[in-house]
Amino acid sequence: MAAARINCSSVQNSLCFLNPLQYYSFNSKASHLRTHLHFRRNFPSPSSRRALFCSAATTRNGGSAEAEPFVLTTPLYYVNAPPHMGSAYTTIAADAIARFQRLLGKKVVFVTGTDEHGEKIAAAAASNGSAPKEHCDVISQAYKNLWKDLDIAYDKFIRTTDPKHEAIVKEFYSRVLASGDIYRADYEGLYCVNCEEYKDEKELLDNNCCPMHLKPCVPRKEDNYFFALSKYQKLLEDTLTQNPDFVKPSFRLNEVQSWIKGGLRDFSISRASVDWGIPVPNDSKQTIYVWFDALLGYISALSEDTKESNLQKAVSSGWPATLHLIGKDILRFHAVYWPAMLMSAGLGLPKMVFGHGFLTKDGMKMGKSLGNTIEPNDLVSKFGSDAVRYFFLREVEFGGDGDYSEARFINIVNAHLANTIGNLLNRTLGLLKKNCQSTLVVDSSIAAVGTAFKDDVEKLVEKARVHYENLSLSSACEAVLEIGNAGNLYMDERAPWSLFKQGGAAAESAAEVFKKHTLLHIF
Ligand SMILES: Nc1ncnc2c1ncn2[C@@H]1O[C@H](COP(=O)(O)OP(=O)(O)OP(=O)(O)O)[C@@H](O)[C@H]1O
Ligand SMILES: [Zn+2]
Repeated sequence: MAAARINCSSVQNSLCFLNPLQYYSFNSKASHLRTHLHFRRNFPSPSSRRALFCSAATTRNGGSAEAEPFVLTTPLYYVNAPPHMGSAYTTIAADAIARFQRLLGKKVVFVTGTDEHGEKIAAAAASNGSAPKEHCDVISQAYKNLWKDLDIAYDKFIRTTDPKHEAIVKEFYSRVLASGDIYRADYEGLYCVNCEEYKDEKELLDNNCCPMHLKPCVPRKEDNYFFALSKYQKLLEDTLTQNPDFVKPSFRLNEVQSWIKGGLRDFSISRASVDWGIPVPNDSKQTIYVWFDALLGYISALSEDTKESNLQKAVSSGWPATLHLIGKDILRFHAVYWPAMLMSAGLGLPKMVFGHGFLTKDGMKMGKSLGNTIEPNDLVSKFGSDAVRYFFLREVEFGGDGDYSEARFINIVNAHLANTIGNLLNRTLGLLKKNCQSTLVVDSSIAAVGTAFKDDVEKLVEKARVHYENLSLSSACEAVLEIGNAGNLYMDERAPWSLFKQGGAAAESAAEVFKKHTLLHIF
């Protein structure tokens, strides 16, 4: 008879939005939360962890959950300033999705990194008296440190100043040139340095201010290399019609389609006035436009760190990506410019671009340029990473905007993590620790026995799975919370603690409560 040994630390496995080691206690007197339990680091085997989600995954992939890697990217964050809660938001969401896909048994390649070239970086470095690369090293490290504090388990961290990236950008540029899609011309327009983008006058506020950065755009005239985006108008239109899942949520697809319908203009992909960038092949007087360079980081991240890295090798290591997770501010670059660039270079398109909303402060996008940011480090050191991860995923409907309030943060985390999930884990694990040497042998034949509680929870697990798959992260959190509520109710009804107290046959039957209904197995 096969038996699975399950120990206390296995219970966290379906809580993809939490890190593996922290559970919360509710402290009604204290104005903050505190982490109070740490469990052993011996996690169950990957196969037992996957058991619950795996059957669905295998069915969908025609029997092979491992077939295709799930390649997931965050934006490569611009190192003009250290990370803030907005940068953390995308990365936390990506980490929860990556964990969920790993639970399904997929090979996941989770890519993040930093975008390090361009005028704004050179200016930021100059203003603090450093050389650009020195500045980038410091800020890039700040991102890595924050990801560590937030328990972000990425697989690849690409810096656009990495030599392998530069080689791949030049090769890509040459391919696009060979396709006849690059030409030289004069350009005159209004430029937002913070967006690193020429703007149409009609999208600007009074005084030619950028609506996102509230700073006036400056007139610029340059002799640049251009990418023939307009050539791809029809192809992009057809691609979006045939693959409506390419842009999510669907209301953003409408936005992208209307941009394209409005007419695509070629865009300049080099800068004569910017030294801090990758030189244009065969023209050392110009550097490659930061966006043309940065988007390629998603591909160069996939290549090994060897001198022989090249575009083809990188592409064969997992391209095209399954999912680009981005904020809506950079949707145009990812859903219009990027696919056209890839088509021009003869490379496959990512399967999906998901543009989530903004964390706002007083209704404005929180951002480095406006300086209206919340410090994730402060939140993590005050409340712990689980609380931060959970709150933002649960509170903001993924895709829409959301405001931060500390009072709401404390209420939500106390009610959901401490009072519901933490309480359930505390009670269950406390009883196990006290009465079962922290270990329970769950017989798989018993685990298969149907009970109303187990059936209910399995339905909720399936609900959570569907929400995770659809990237409805707030609803996934809600489904997991429902499992917590059902578990607490079940414990209240059965009160195994009083049976354990009675000892003898009663205690035996309490142990059966755990075995038969396999709460731990379900988690
Ligand atoms: N307020 C925010 N809400 C949600 N995501 C954000 C927010 N700010 C930044 N991000 C994430 O970071 C990406 C932009 O990265 P970037 O490094 O340009 O940061 P930024 O703070 O928006 O910079 P800036 O303020 O200079 O425009 C967004 O696409 C999104 O993924
Ligand atoms: Zn701007």
